[in-house]
Amino acid sequence: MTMTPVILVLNSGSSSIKFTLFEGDRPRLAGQISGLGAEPHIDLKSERTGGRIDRQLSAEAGRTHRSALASLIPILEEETNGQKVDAVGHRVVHGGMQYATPLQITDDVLSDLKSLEPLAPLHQPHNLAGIDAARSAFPNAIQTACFDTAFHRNHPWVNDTFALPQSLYEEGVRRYGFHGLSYEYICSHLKETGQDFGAGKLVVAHLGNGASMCAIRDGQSIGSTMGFTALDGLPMGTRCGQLDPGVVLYLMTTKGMTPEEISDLLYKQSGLKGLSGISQDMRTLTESDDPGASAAIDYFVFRIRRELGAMAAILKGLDTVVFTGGIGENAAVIRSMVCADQDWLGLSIDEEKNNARVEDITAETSRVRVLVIPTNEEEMIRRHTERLMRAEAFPAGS
Ligand SMILES: Nc1ncnc2c1ncn2[C@@H]1O[C@H](COP(=O)(O)OP(=O)(O)O)[C@@H](O)[C@H]1O
Ligand SMILES: CC(=O)OP(=O)(O)O
Ligand SMILES: [Mg+2]
Repeated sequence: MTMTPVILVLNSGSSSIKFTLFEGDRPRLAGQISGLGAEPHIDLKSERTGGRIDRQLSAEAGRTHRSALASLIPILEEETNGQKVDAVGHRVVHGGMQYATPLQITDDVLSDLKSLEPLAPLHQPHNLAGIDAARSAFPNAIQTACFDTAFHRNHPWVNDTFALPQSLYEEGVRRYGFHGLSYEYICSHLKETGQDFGAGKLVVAHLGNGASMCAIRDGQSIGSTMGFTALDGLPMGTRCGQLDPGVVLYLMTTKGMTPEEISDLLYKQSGLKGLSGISQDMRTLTESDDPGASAAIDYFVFRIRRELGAMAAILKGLDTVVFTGGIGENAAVIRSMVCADQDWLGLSIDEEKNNARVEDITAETSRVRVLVIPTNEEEMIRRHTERLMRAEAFPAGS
C-alpha cells in the first residue's frame, strides 16, 4: 500500500452521483452529477486546476447513472494524470442481513447485493452500476462497499421487527434503517470536536431528497424511521414515508394496480412531489406561495415533530438534536418550524443563529442543544476504505 493512497469515493443516489477523489485524507476533486434522467448537471471543484466546472450535461450523458459515470471517468482520469487510483469506495444502500460491515467487493458479494435490488430500487441498481463502471475503469484498484444499513444492525429487536409472524423476521423482513454512513459521520464529528457528552441522547434528522431520523444512545442507533426499505418513515422528495399497508391492499384489490404501478406511485410520485403537485425540491417549495407547497411542507414538518417526540421517549430524554442533509443543512425555515413550541421538550433555537449558518443554533434558555452539521458520507467511505486497504496490506498477525 502506498503511503498516501489515492481513493475515489462514489456515492450513487436516487437522482445523483456524488464523487470525491482523495489523496490521503485530502479531497483533490469533489463534485456531483445531479438531475439524472431530468435536467442533468455536473458541478465539480478541482484542486489541480483550482477551478470549478458547473455546466449542463448532455441529455444523452445524463440519461442514466451508467452513461453519466461513463462521462465522469475521463474527467477523473485527467485529474489523476496517470497516477494510480489505489481503491474505489462505494456507498451501497442495502447490505441485507448478511453484510453489517464495510468489505472488499468480490463477484460473490456483488451477486448477493444484486439480490437486494428489489428492496432499494431507487438506489441499489445505481450503486451496483457504479461498481461495474469503476471495476472496468480502474481494474487494479481495490473496490469496497460501505453500507447504509450497517450502522443500525445492533438495533434493539423491538425496533428491528414488524409485528408479523417471526418466520418472516428470520427470513430477513426487518427494519434495517438507512443513511447509516451519514449518522456515523455525525457521531464521529461530535466526538472529534469534543461535543460528545458520553452518555448522550441524540436525535439526528437527515433531511435530504431521502430523509430519515435516528435515535442514538452512546453512539449506537437504537431506532430509525426507515425500515425494510428506504420508503418508510418521513415523507421524502418523491417517496411516501410511513403508510398504512391497507392502502397498498386497496390499490391492488380495488384499483387493480400492478406491483410496478404501485412501486412507481410510492417511490416516484409521492412525498413532497405528490402532495404539493409542484416539485420534489424543497427549495422550490419554500420559495412558492402555492397552497400545495405549504401543504407538503406542513406534512413534512408534522412527521419530523412526531418522530422527534417518539425518539425522545425511547431515548428517555434528549440532549442533542442535529439537523443534516440538503434540507437540514440549508433550509432554516424548516428547522424553525420543527423547533417551534418545543419548550416542553426543553428545546428552543436562536432564530438569529438559525439564519446565520453557524453550527450551534441553540437558544440560551434551551436545555437541549440544537446543531446544524453538514454530513459527509464520502469522508466516512474514505475512512472505511483506507482501513480495509491497511488490513489487506498488513493482515492481522503478519
Ligand atoms: N437552501 C435550500 N433550501 C431548501 N432546500 C434545500 C436548499 N438547498 C438544498 N435543499 C434541498 O436538499 C435536497 C437534496 O438534499 P441532498 O441531501 O443533497 O439529497 P440526496 O438525498 O440526493 O443526497 C433537495 O430537496 C433540495 O431542494
Ligand atoms: C437511503 C436514502 O434514502 O438515500 P438518499 O438520501 O441518498 O436518497
Ligand atoms: Mg443522500
